[in-house]
Amino acid sequence: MSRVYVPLLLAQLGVIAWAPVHLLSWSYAAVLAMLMLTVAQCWRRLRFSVPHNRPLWSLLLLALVAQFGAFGLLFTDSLSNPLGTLVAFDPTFYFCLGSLLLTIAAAYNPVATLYRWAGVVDAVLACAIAALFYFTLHQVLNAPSPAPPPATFVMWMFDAMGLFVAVFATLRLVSTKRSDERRFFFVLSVFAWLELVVPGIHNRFILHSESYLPELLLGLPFVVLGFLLGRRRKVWLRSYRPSRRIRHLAESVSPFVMSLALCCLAFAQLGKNPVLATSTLILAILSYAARNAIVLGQHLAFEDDLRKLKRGLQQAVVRDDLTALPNRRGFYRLMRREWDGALKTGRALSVAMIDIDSFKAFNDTYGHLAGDDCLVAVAHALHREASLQPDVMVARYGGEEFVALMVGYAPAASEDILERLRQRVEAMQIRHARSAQDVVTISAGLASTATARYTDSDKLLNAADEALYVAKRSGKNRVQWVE
Ligand SMILES: Nc1nc2c(ncn2[C@@H]2O[C@H](COP(=O)(O)OP(=O)(O)OP(=O)(O)O)[C@@H](O)[C@H]2O)c(=O)[nH]1
Repeated sequence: MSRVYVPLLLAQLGVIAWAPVHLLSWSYAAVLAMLMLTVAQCWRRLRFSVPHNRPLWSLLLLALVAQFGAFGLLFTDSLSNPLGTLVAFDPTFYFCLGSLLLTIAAAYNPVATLYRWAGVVDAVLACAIAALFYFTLHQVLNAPSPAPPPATFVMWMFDAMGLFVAVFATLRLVSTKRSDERRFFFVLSVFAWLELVVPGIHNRFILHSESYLPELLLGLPFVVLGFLLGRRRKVWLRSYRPSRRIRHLAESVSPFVMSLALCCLAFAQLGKNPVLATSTLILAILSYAARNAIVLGQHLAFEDDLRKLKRGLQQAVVRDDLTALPNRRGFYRLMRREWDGALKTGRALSVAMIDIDSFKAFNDTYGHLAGDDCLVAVAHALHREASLQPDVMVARYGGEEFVALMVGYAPAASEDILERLRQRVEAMQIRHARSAQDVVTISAGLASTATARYTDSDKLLNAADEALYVAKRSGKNRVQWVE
């Protein structure tokens, strides 16, 4: 389809060279034909785009339709004024509408549900900018003795509006993370910059020369846009990843750009309509403040959620899922702290490695699920008994192994605690047909800094583990001191 643009451009060039009576009408007709092709390309792109991007492509399509309306009016105007009116008023409405739609497209965030209300503020700002822009044009074009001459003033105003849309679209292009969205903003930015530069050059030539050659430029943005719409997505567009700094900078500058544009329009009104100028300035300031308040509120709520999530994760990292006891990581964290504390205070530290006796046989006999229930029951019994004593904690060391940490207990007292833990498990009378006692029992190996000198906490743990091994070899269901 893109190839059809070439004969259209050549036809327009032919018309300009041939210079018929209705040169402008023929030229506008060529632009309208190019625009129609671009609208068709945009419609095709809209149909094939991912659903969440459809509003973006629809806005671009509507902006093109608005431009079609503007050129349609220029075409009709040129039929009655073959030499063209320098500033035709009616099309400006459609040009303003087109700019409004492009601004909303540049401000629209398809998947940011987080800042939905900020999007509403942006849409209000875009409408206010377009309305004031149109009003200012209306004022200038209808003034009895315009100064500066309206053509120059209108030209500068269109340049400013074009610059605003182009900067805004480019900011979105460099800061968008999603590649499908980036494709849209690439197309929009190129189109917006062309819409700024090409009509700007065209208008200046028209003002200062008699030649109709610049008319050839009018269709150029639509040709390039149609060409881009028909192209596949470029690899560099897909692979580009904006850095976090660029994203944050662009996101914080975007609302500022909108409010600044409104402030500029307010200043243009200052001498003519002070009430409108003041209320516009207030709107610009309030909308900027409201937008920031919305985003800040969302950030604070987000931060709260993150803090809760972090706390939950920290808990999950040190807690065993099955038994809800601290896991090995949680135990090591506590052990390190208590070891350092014991070194400073000289308090005794006792560690017991606890293991359920013949647990493999239990699993084999009653099944893995019953094994899990047994583990939970033993864990709860150990925890309940341990929590009756101050500074005693129990953790699941792994598999069917538990560990008890006792701070500030003399060897006899810690052995006493361990004996009570053992008795408590035995007293539950969980049936275990392949155990010597017919019920589930535990064995424990005990080591204490009060009975030997250990250079680090691992050595103390190893000693308790060795003692457990001895307890197992000596018949199980017992508490054994390290030899
Ligand atoms: N159901 C269940 N079983 C587990 C879990 N973790 C480890 N086990 C089982 O625990 C058993 C441990 O077996 P062993 O290390 O041979 O020890 P044991 O049978 O208790 O023998 P002794 O220690 O000498 O009394 C293995 O069969 C593991 O599959 C668990 O989370 N759930």
